[in-house]
Amino acid sequence: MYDINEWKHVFKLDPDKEISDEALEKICESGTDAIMVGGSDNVTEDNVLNLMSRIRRYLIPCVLEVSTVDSIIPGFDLYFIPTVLNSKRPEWIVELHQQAVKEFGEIMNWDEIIVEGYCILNEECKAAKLTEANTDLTCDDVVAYARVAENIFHLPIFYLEYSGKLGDLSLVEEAKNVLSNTKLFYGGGITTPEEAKMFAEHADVVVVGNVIYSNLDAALLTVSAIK
Ligand SMILES: CC(C)=CCC/C(C)=C/CC/C(C)=C/CC/C(C)=C/CC/C(C)=C/CC/C(C)=C/CC/C(C)=C/COP(=O)(O)OP(=O)(O)O
Ligand SMILES: O=P(O)(O)OC[C@@H](O)CO
Ligand SMILES: [Mg+2]
Repeated sequence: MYDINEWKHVFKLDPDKEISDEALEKICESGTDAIMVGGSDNVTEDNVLNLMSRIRRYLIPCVLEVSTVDSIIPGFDLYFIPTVLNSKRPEWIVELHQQAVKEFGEIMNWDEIIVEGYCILNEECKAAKLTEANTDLTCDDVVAYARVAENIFHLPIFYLEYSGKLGDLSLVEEAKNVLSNTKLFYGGGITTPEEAKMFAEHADVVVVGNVIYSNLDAALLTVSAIK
């Protein structure tokens, strides 16, 4: 299923973290809609290639969420390109993208590329610190970013990112209310099937990451809770 409009659940695997073959098999055969490979620390060509080739043993859509130009490799089904809408620094919104397109523009297959408009809301997470995201936002501010994503930039994805911390459910609901075409991804702090279900009531796609490494059985239960 390579159409993101059909997705409800995604597992995000971090190339910088160890995962056994047995655990990876369970993740890939869990019934999730896709595996996203991404992280914000020590993402290298080597560890991305290693993880991609292991995931490739399974019939599951495999996406690279690009965080550095140096770790882009061929072979993924899709490439998700984050732009951090609430970053205070232009490089994380558009400048690195312009440089990457300058380098890869001629060989890029645009059909494989999907842009994600990130709004990072957990000030403690690495992605927030790295991109100097302005996390001091009201619900109205976030709703306005959702509208910017859909109505100004026509982005396919608006991603509410709480990485490492459970987010504000009412804020997810409010963002969803103003989106029609842009898909709402929610990620952050999901550790139980109940939490997954709650966020899936508002977000189109729920992304589950860290709990894979801390409690695999709980991570696997988030799939059947949603799908
Ligand atoms: C050869 C070949 C196949 C070519 C393909 C062509 C292609 C795909 C070209 C790409 C072109 C392009 C436009 C690239 C963009 C370049 C780039 C570096 C953009 C910046 C991306 C960005 C804003 C990164 C900031 C960090 C971020 C938002 C990362 C997303 C992942 C994320 C949030 C991870 C979670 O992090 P966190 O939980 O905080 O941290 P840990 O889990 O590690 O604790
Ligand atoms: O790792 P967690 O907290 O589950 O968050 C998922 C994902 O949104 C991280 O980019
Ligand atoms: Mg993480």
